[in-house]
Amino acid sequence: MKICVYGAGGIGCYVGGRLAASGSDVTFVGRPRLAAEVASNGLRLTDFRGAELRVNAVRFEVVPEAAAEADLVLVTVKSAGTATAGAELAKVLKPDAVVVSFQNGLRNASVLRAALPGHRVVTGMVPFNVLNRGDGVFHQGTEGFLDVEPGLSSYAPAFEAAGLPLTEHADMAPVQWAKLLLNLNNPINALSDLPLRDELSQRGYRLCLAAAQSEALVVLKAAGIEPAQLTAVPARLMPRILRLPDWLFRRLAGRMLAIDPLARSSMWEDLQAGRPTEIDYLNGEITTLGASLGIPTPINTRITTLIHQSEQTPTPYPAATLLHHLTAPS
Ligand SMILES: NC(=O)C1=CN([C@@H]2O[C@H](COP(=O)(O)OP(=O)(O)OC[C@H]3O[C@@H](n4cnc5c(N)ncnc54)[C@H](OP(=O)(O)O)[C@@H]3O)[C@@H](O)[C@H]2O)C=CC1
Ligand SMILES: CC(C)(CO)C(=O)C(=O)O
Repeated sequence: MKICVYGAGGIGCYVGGRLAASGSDVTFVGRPRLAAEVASNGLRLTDFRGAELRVNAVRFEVVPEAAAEADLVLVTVKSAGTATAGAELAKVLKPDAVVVSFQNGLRNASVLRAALPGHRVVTGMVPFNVLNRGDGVFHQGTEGFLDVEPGLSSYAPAFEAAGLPLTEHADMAPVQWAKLLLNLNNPINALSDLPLRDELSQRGYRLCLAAAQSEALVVLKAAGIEPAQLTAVPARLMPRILRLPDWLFRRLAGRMLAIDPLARSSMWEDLQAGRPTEIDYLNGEITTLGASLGIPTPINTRITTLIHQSEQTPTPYPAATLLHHLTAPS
């Protein structure tokens, strides 16, 4: 069984690296800069529990043709790159290759299905954080396992052996919406320019997130969407918990702060690298759904605008300033 990671960056190198470390035959397809880094250093995979794995002989390629032999393709490009990745894969994949989208956002699997008619495309979700620390080091900063649609049972033992068991969901939409609600913190974390733990320790940033989530929950309710429960606190109660004063938040929701001190959102990494972010695929979904229902979404719209500004000129926002930007009357 041959596995290809298509779009090998943070998630791809970590998930694919763990599969390779446990004996799976993995080919990585990514960019030349990372290919050179991995050629010099191999992959070193660390996690918040202190575990460390090394993969020395890494097959890291930079052309789509390297996916031609794959039985299973894990797509881990950012959302803006999905259509291109799908078009590239369409030219090279074996007819029976199965494709999994391990991406945030709601529409990536559909984009891949449109590009790859005839292939089984499975929606997946990665709940944990991975930080690219440079020199081939990828660090898992938070806990969680992989969620997928049914259809990968023949590959389940490989993921199990890698310590990344697959949890199946007949309907991934509630899981994806719940993840999107959590991802509303990505831009707030990116704008704070702080590690997740430091950001979420400050009530001012939590108030920003609570405002974005409350607005999103109104839209979801009007649309009849019930998000899955991915955390100890159900999604609908999260804004109330986030608004607690710091001392009470630490006491009642200390588990939310059990985050590796290094962990940051993938959107922070994009801003740092000068790449376009996934903001339109995260907060933008709330704005689009709200507009379709006639529900205004000023908080998520303002966050989207601030991130687009930061894509041009990265600007860190102290908590009080960010809260003011989001909630001041227009
Ligand atoms: N990082 C995290 O902690 C988490 C991320 N996610 C989600 O997982 C997905 C992947 O995120 P992440 O791993 O952080 O992203 P990265 O940007 O780290 O990795 C994606 C890599 O794929 C490369 N790439 C893009 N298009 C192609 C292509 N056509 N061929 C080859 N390589 C390509 C990118 O290069 P280039 O930049 O040049 O385009 C980049 O190096 C996103 O949807 C993200 O939201 C989910 C959970 C946690
Ligand atoms: C894991 C989480 C929620 C936060 O890091 C994420 O999905 C991301 O960074 O994109």
